[in-house]
Amino acid sequence: NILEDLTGTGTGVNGDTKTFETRLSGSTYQLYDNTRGKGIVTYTAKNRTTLPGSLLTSSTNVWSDRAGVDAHAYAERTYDYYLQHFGRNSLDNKGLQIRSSVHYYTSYNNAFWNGSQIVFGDGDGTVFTLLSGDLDVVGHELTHGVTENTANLEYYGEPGALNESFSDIIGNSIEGENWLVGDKVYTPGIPGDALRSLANPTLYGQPDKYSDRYTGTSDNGGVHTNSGINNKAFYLVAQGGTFNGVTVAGIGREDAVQIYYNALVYYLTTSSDFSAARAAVIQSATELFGAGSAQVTAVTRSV
Ligand SMILES: CCC(=O)Oc1c(C)cccc1C(=O)O
Ligand SMILES: [Ca+2]
Ligand SMILES: [Zn+2]
Repeated sequence: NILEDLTGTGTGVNGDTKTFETRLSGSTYQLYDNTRGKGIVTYTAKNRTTLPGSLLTSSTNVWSDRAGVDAHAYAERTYDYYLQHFGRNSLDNKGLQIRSSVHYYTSYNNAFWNGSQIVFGDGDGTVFTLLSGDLDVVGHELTHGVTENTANLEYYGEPGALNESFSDIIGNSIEGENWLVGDKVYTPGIPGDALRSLANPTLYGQPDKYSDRYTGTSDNGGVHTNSGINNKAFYLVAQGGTFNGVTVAGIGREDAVQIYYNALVYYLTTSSDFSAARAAVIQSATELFGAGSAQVTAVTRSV
């Protein structure tokens, strides 16, 4: 059969039209982008739990599976961001094929990285709509794959909260629009809210300082709770502000995310805790921008 790269068109979860790379195999178009790394491939789990499910195909290259359209297009956007901003070629820096499955199970209010691929539920329509409909969610999930190939932060306790936080930080930076996480798919009936806020984690029940950390055992020792602590620190480095009597002159998203990415890839390891993360970002800022720089000052004040 003839395999050629083509441009498909489709409607996303929020009704927006977008284009993306597809592949023609014989007379069938596939959600298979062969132009990035070893490919970006998108499947449907058809509301079952068998993964990856079936490759999404079309006879016309006009696509109506809104969850599949956004999972595919946002995986492309995430791949491009990692390459352009960090020179990283996919999750393993060796072009690893990115696989996504949508329509996982029924009314499933979750999205996850399963160690090999990313997976999106449809949501129940109240808590979440189709979860691939937000670029920062797709970026969050794919960043779990980057973390596994770099620091490999254990998904428990403080390392787990850092694992979660780096996914929020980089996912939010890929979207680069606001300081909210999941806002485009969370509670479709309620405008303006979000799953989490980097600017004010306490809005959604997260601590914003280490002294308020959760020390229980639920949610793997609070990985989705204590991530707010590192998220707030990143926000202060990027945007600046006065917090706990300390005033930080922000350095902007780009320098901030470069520092945090560098820390994730070169300094953090499986058991790194918040103390290690502080040292890692200070070291990264110093390495990237020099001792005494505005960037080092902002980081030193924020963490
Ligand atoms: C921002 C994406 C996100 O947090 O996805 C999850 C959801 C919606 C439920 C449970 C776990 C996760 C996750 O990826 O950590
Ligand atoms: Ca957002
Ligand atoms: Zn996560």
